[in-house]
Order: sequence, then structure tokens, then C-alpha cells
Amino acid sequence: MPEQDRELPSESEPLHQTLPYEHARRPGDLPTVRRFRITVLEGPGAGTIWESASDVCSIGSHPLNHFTLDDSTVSRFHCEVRIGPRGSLVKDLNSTNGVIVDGVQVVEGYLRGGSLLRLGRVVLRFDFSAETNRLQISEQTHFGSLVGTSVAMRECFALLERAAARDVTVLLEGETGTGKSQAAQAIHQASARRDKPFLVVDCGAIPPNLLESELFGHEKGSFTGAMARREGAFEEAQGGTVFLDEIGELPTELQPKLLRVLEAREIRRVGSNTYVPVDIRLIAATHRDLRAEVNTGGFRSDLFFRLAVLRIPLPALRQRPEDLPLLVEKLLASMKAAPEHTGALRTPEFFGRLQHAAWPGNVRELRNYLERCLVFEDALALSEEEAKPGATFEVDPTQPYAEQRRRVGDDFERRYLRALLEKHQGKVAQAATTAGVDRVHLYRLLRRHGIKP
Ligand SMILES: Nc1ncnc2c1ncn2[C@@H]1O[C@H](COP(=O)(O)OP(=O)(O)OP(=O)(O)O)[C@@H](O)[C@H]1O
Repeated sequence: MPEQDRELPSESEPLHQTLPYEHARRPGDLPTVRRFRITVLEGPGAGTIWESASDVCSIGSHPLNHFTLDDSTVSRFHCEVRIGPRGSLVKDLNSTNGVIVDGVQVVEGYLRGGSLLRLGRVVLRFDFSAETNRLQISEQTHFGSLVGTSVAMRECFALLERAAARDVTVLLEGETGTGKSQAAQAIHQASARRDKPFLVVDCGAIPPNLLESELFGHEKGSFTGAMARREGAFEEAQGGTVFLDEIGELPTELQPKLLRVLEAREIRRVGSNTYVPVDIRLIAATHRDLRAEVNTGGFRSDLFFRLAVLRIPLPALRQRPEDLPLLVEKLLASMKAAPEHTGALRTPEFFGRLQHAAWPGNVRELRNYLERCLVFEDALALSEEEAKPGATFEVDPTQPYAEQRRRVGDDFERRYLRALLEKHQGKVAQAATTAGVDRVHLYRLLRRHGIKP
């Protein structure tokens, strides 16, 4: 289309009417987002209008949604509408009857003012209002060890600050490497429980048969190998915080036991008949959308209700490319990189390349990539690692032995793990047998490098 024919907003039309989402223009201003409303056109509650108070609306039959639709053809967590810099996006949360936008079934799709959404037998209309909502963002550009200047990250910091100030259960949601573990630790450090223990249990890395004893402890002789009584994480953390990583992996049979901890604040050791009171704050994290698991019955709805008192999404790196310069500075500083070795990692060309990468392993992948750049003392092409699987490692005698050995070792691990998984089509148990390592250890290695099986 020729430049002069392109439709531009008229001068009388404020920009936010064209783009639903507006970044703050001056320091101290809060970013705004177009208010929107959802009207029930067909189905129970026809005529009901729901008005947004922020940038997001989840819709479903469960009371934890922003907009609850009491209809058996609507899933518990059916879909979510979110206003972002690129428009208003609706996402199906693995519902039974799907999301149909203007006659087309979508997993994710953009809405325009007047779009019709069909969820089961309910029909909704999406419209923008004339007003805007201010987004609640933090004034800070860091929380604990996490840094970020983007609106998405500062919305997240505002929620983390709220979590630190109150003793509520927190659910951290985000892809691998988005900083969930760091966020959990930072909440604990900023909370009134900071002088008490912070205990981490990775539900995805501990075999299911050992997880119960890891969490709740056991009595002597309660199973083969239980030589002595042992306290579990909840008892050990008395007065402090328990961080349950990968809570989505918690086996179904342990879910009611965790529910009891959250409801009654008590636990029962394996092999014991008595309950012991526990005083802990729980922070959980997941890389999956547990709402989708609730829809399919893989995760108990009542446990999700107790866990999701404060849900904090950690945004993916690709959704906030404006954070890259600060992140690169922070990561290079934490690697103690000498400025004379990092000139090539601060050029506009370098940042340009970083901004166009997908970063499926998020900040952890960025960190690994920068480490590789430091080993080779150059800004490597992002695809080079995959392109040259058999490349030999440069030896740099000006670097300390231990440091160089660790970096080269990390690089080897990543390549080995990728090749191993490819050979076994992502089947971790088979891959572990070939590699001659324990399955749990292999899972740990994969997670450390941000590689998904
Ligand atoms: N916003 C950020 N600022 C600075 N460092 C970050 C940020 N986000 C992540 N990191 C760094 O990235 C690495 C991975 O972070 P972390 O282990 O907390 O991610 P995670 O979401 O828990 O990953 P996983 O789900 O795989 O366990 C860490 O080195 C962490 O310090």
C-alpha cells in the first residue's frame, strides 16, 4: 500500500483509541489500557454486561474467573481476554467446547470491537469503552535479583511487592527461565518471615513415591528404608516459607494432602496417625497453565482455588524485548565480565539481534548465550550453536582454568542433552538409560539449561 494511502489516526483521535494499550509517556505516569466490556447476547444471563477493571478478563464457570458464566457448556476456565501492545487477544484455556470468534474456532486470536465469541451455547460480544484503565505498575525496575523496565515486568514487580507485604499463598506462573525461583526467594527475603527457613521442593524432580515423605516426613519403619523418623519440608520450614516448584507435577494422590496443609495448617507424617500443626507460607510455581489442567481434571479445582490466592504471571522474554539492555548489563555484571571483553556485547547491532530471537529458555537461555559469547570473546551468531554441533572449543589461556572449564562444560552439556533428546524423541526415561544417569538427574540437567523434553 502506498505510504499516503495508509489509514492514520486523525489528530482529534487520541492514540489509545487506535492502539488499545499505551505505554507511559513521562516518568511517573502510569500506562493505560482501553477499558472493554463483554455483553452476554445468548444463554443464561443474557443482557448481563461485564466491564474490565484492568487489562485482563478470564471467563468460565468457576468462581475464580473475572467473569463467571453459570452454564454447563462453559468450561471451568474457558478462555482469557488480554489487552496487550498488539491488540486484544483471546486465548482458549483448553476448554471442552472451544472458543469461536466471529464463526471461526481459535486457540488464540485477536478481537476487534463488536467481535462475537461463542463459548458452548453462550454468545458474548466484545466491545471497547471510551474510557481507559490505569495499569498498576511498580515504581521500581527491580525486585530482589530480578530486573526489568518494561510495563509487563513492572506489573509483575507490583504484584511481587504485594505478595511480600502479606502472608498469602502465591502462585507464580511462567515459562522456564522467566525467574520464578528467584521471585519466590525474593518474596521470602522481603517478607516478615525472612529470618526463618526458605525451603525448596521441586515436585518435578523427585520420584512420586519419595515426594510424600520429602514434603510431610515419615516415621521410622513406615516403609522399606525408613531407618529413622524424618521431618519433611513443611515441618523443617516452621515459621518460614516452603517453595513448591513445578506444582503441576504434584501426583493426584498428594493433592488432598496439600489441600489439608492450606486449609487446616497441619500435616501427617507418612506412617503416623497424628497431625502436627505447621506455620508456613506457601509459594508455588508452574510453567503450565493450571486452569487448563483443572478443566481436564488433572489438577483439583479446590486446590487451585487455595493456591491461586495471588497469581503472579512472569512474562516471557520475547514479550518484553525492551528489557534486554538492562538484563544484559545485569547478567554480564553477575558473570564478573571485564569491560574490555564485552564491547561487542553492547553494540546496537548486537541488541538488534537479541531482540529478534525467540528465547524459548527465556532469561536462563540469554544468560547461557552471553556466557558462550564470553568464552569466544565475541558476539556469536545466535544460531551458531545449532549449526555447528561438532565444533571444537577454543582454549583461552588468559582466562582462569576453573572458569573456562565450567563454561566449556556447560556448552558441552547443552549440546549433549539436545542431541540425546532428539535421538530418543524427547523420552526422558529412555534417554537417561542411554546416558547412564538417573532420570531425576537428567531432569535437573534439562531444567538447568532451559531445555524442554
Ligand atoms: N528478570 C530477571 N532479571 C535478572 N535475572 C533474571 C530475570 N529472570 C530470570 N533471571 C535469571 O535467569 C535464571 C533463571 O531464573 P529462575 O531459575 O528463577 O527461572 P525459573 O522460572 O524458576 O525457571 P524453571 O521453571 O526452569 O525452574 C537465573 O539465573 C535468574 O537469576
